[in-house]
Amino acid sequence: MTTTTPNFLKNTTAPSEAVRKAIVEAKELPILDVGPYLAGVPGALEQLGADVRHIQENLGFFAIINHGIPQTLIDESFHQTAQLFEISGDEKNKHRVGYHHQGYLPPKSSILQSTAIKEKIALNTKKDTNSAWLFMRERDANDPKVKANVRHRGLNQWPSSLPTFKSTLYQYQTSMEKLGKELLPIYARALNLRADYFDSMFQTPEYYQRCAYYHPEEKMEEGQFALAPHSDGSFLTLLPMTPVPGLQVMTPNKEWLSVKYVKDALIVNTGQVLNRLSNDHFIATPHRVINPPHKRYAMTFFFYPDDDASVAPIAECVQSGEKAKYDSRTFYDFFVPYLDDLYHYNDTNFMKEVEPERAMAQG
Ligand SMILES: O=C(O)CCC(=O)C(=O)O
Ligand SMILES: [Fe+2]
Repeated sequence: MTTTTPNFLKNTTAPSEAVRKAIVEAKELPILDVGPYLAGVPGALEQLGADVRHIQENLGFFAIINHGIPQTLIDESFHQTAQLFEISGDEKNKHRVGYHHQGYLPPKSSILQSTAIKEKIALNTKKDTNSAWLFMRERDANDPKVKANVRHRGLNQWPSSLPTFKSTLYQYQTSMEKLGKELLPIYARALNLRADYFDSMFQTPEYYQRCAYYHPEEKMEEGQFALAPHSDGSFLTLLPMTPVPGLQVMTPNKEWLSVKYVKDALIVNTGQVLNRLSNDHFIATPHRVINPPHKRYAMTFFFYPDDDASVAPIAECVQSGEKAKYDSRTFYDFFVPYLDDLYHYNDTNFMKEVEPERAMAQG
């Protein structure tokens, strides 16, 4: 006789007072100490689950401390990221993004627009001023998806003139992937699912890492952003704090909360994958980056499930009286249209408008 463990397992712990207060005041991100949980302290998982549930149903953004990623690695990754944007224009342009969203995206070369945000805020029509270098999960030439030229599953373009960038950032990415996996039980318990619920969906999880440089512009157009309002596509996003301000998060009252620096903390938020899985109960919060006062860098780590994992609403998350609000599809079939809806550098008509010379050269 086989017995199966039920997926549903109610978390009866109440959210902590500090989290409730941070959500009511909506002036600063709630801060969660994940150290005791990572050290296996009894009860810590249930408490974090309750706190994350309350945060995800309201603000959708928080900060974690004692997350186990050495600050020296984060500092060195920031240092390398700053170098990345100093390499020659010729080299950067050789690595431009195209069929794969892997490589260099110059400043003011795309408009961040998305259906999800159009419904919540407005359609952005201005070019973002940031430049970025985009990486997906690291693969080698023998990887079947690389061989088959599967979109966004190609080889990363590492800058050859900066060899230390690859070694540092690869370590950064694998450390973030490990932390992402460690945080999964918290989301499971936040959704009243058994702690190991997500394990089978994250066997070879995908990730997307965005190294960005926000140049302080002297003149911004009306309605232009360093990074326009968007919601992430991720299951969860990890973002090391920078003391340079710029990030703003939409509160439940539709005001913009300017994120305050917390030393050695990581910002955590969730995106559309968890929004779908939770049947809209966990929000994918709109956020944006405004023109910074001086040079600003970001190393956003978007953490996703396996390409073939289902991102249909989880049956236990569809509450009584509700219908599943999203269709059943694999993560990969969600991800490619998500990126095409957000970035527009592959849209020829769009390119004609923003970069007529380049569009003409491409024919
Ligand atoms: O630069 C930041 O602080 C946020 C970046 C961001 O929202 C993103 O990369 O999706
Ligand atoms: Fe984001």
